[in-house]
Amino acid sequence: MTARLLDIRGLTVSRGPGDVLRDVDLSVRTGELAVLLGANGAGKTTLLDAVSGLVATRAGQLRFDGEEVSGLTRTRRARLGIRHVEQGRAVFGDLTVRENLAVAAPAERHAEALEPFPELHKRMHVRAALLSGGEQQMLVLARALLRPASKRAAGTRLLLLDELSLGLAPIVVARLLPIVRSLTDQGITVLLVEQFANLVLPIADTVHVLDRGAIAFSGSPAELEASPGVLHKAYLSA
Ligand SMILES: Nc1ncnc2c1ncn2[C@@H]1O[C@H](COP(=O)(O)OP(=O)(O)OP(=O)(O)O)[C@@H](O)[C@H]1O
Repeated sequence: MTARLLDIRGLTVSRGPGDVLRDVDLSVRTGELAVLLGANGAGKTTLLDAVSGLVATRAGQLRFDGEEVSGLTRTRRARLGIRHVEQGRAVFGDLTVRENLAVAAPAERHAEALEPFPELHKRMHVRAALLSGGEQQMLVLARALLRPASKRAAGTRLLLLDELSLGLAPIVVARLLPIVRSLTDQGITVLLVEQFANLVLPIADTVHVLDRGAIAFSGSPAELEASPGVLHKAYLSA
């Protein structure tokens, strides 16, 4: 295992006519919680999409545990342990919590994935549409932690999380974030995209700021706080 689980060099991604990401360097160390901040449209979602294989890269390198993955399909990357929770809490509303998990993996694998979410244990037979927003987000996270049925597939090693806070009350987000933080204790590396810095800086090991498709800052939360101009510029120039 390499110290840099994810190592991105010179990444350029185009969507439509222009480059959405330009020459991005970003690395995430094994076992850390890294946060990616930036204004609306800065390219945060696109960066996660490029890592998981939802969007093709135009130039640059994407190494996962030392292996170049930019030429691999999304399925192959998932098998290596890259899991992507996209924006917007997609659950099967008509299915129960248990059935939502069963769609992704057999029942004997559910207990391990549910461990960080005691609230869900009591709701296994409830239809997902009837869960609160926070509980739905927990279900989506539990699904991302399920060990796949295929013996060749790795468990979750890198979890890409896109704006968990979207549409949730701050008090619900405050309940979710420590759970996300605790995943790193299980050896899961997390790259978390967020628009609101104040929510996530307290739990981050490292912070990256995207400003119109380019990295404007990489460092610790304390270093970012010591340079308030970075966020100001990234959010105001958008
Ligand atoms: N499928 C697409 N086709 C064309 N352009 C796209 C597509 N998806 C995103 N874009 C454009 O790429 C740019 C970056 O979008 P992206 O969603 O990556 O930013 P973001 O930082 O995640 O913003 P948000 O916080 O609003 O989700 C935007 O200008 C957006 O309009």
